[in-house]
Amino acid sequence: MACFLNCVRFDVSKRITDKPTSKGESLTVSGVTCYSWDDVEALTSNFSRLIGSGGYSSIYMARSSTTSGGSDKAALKVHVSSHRLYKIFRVELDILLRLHHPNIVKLLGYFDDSEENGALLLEYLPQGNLQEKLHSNSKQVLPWRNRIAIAFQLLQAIEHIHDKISPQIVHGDIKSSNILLDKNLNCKLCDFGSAKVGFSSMVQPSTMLPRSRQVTMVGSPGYTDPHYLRTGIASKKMDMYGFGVVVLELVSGKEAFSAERGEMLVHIAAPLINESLDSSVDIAGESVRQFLDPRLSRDSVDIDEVKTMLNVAALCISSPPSLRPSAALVAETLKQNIPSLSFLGCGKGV
Ligand SMILES: Nc1ncnc2c1ncn2[C@@H]1O[C@H](COP(=O)(O)OP(=O)(O)OP(=O)(O)O)[C@@H](O)[C@H]1O
Repeated sequence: MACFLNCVRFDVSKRITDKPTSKGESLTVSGVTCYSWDDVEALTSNFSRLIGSGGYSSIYMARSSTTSGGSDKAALKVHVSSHRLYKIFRVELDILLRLHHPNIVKLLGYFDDSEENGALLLEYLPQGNLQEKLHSNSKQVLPWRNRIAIAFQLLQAIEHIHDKISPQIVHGDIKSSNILLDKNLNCKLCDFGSAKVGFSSMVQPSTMLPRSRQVTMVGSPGYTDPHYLRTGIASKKMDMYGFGVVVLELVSGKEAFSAERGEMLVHIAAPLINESLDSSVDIAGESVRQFLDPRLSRDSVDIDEVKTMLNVAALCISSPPSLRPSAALVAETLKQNIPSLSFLGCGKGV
């Protein structure tokens, strides 16, 4: 979910005392199980291991089932207990119940008290999120081939929600911390709490509301489409803007927004983006090399592949949104210009 919200951690034990739930029998429909709160406690061994936290939730290590045989790892996302945030939980639950795609995080079960408390049991992604992978000080550098595979798989997930299901879904918060990685570094898009379903996605961003009605959520710094902030129109092209920023992160290894320097990656990349959009010039190899993540060994990177990635990022970030390409078109462009994608098992589609 968009992250200008203050990071909220909450006291699980207090919440349980406040809202006791009766022991219920779990019900499984289409492989997704509805759990009681007692089950949730058992699945997480009483919330013993926190593995992540976001703007409105905490994520705990869990088991995939309460039965003794179900010992696969899972992740339990517990939403902050609040009537307002319960709606965000319902949006995410309703959407995940409909989504089945190899590059979208899989819902295994949920808890829902129908008032203000909810939790999602998700497949566990052991390599964490892309933001940590790219920007932590770890000596393990994400190889170039995995970066292009992740970009391509993210496109597959976006194309699925935009064009392959009905009603369509706009994710609304594409960013590197919402991209989880499995043990083979495959991409799994998560966090559908900001998503909009169908064509009813014309919403007013909070900055445009009268002060009395403002909430603190106005988008994730560095990723939010300026057109959305200006007009309040959320569309598929807003997701393509977020995708473009993620590609710039993959190429440069820089954060979308540096709080330290107060600097946005789209601004650092602006000269390259303009060069790329100028159809009369090919981006200069030297500027590309300067922008490229210095931790990547130059021998492992094909500079033409980097140019292709920068070209698609430029098209996705350029305004107006009507000129931005669809996820399907960008995927096709990557397939045509980066033949190694097929060796990574990425070119076949799903
Ligand atoms: N299924 C999972 N497996 C492993 N880690 C996970 C999983 N789901 C979430 N996480 C971790 O928890 C973090 C927060 O998750 P998520 O983005 O869903 O929460 P959120 O409250 O919606 O966050 P925000 O609104 O700030 O984006 C992720 O970036 C990731 O590090």
